[in-house]
Amino acid sequence: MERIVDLTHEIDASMPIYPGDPSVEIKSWNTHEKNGCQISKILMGSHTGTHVDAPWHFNPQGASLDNLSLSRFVGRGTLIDVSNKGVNEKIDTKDIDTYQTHINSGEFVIFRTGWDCYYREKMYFKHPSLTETAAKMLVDMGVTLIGIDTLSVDSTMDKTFFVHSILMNAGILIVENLCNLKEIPSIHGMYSFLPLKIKKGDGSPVRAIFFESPVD
Ligand SMILES: Nc1ccccc1C(=O)C[C@H](N)C(=O)O
Repeated sequence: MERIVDLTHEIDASMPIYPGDPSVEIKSWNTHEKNGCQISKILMGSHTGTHVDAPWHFNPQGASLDNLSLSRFVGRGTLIDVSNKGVNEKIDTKDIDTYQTHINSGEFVIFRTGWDCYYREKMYFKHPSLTETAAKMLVDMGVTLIGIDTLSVDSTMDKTFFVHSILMNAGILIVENLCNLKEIPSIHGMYSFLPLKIKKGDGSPVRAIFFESPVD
């Protein structure tokens, strides 16, 4: 049996919100007492919590979620440990260099900063982020999805979106607000980030998971 590692933050009303996005509201619509069954009304932005960005998020010509094959969200990836990075620090090409032999064209790259430990603190917004040259390097390597355990691949302090644009112009998917990456036992392995099938979707919450293969 394969063990599944859950890389997803819980969805609730107190989760961190990207500046300017709607806050999360979860209300009972029907209740057991009044209606004989429980139904909730959920209001949240499409880029809140553990979620995937479709290229259409920043690229007007980019694909929306309903136009992407499911095979784009499930696949093998390389986990890059950048947990040495501090406040607002940059993840650059030299951080990727040492993993070159593991990274294959057509696969995913996942960055572990360890910033998920600040999820409910102000510090969460001062996260490490990629440089434009690192983003271009990943494009050149033929990577198809970038994951990270921070609020964004770009700096949230700078309010620029160069990394988003570089990746999305190359059709690369982005998964943000991952967690628990320290539980992943191998540099290379199988991930799944399936989104909801939202018509013209620019992004969607995902249940992010890693499949741990048995040793024997
Ligand atoms: N909500 C936004 C509003 C304006 C500009 C960017 C965002 C983002 O969501 C960026 C985020 N890091 C993302 O790609 O999902």
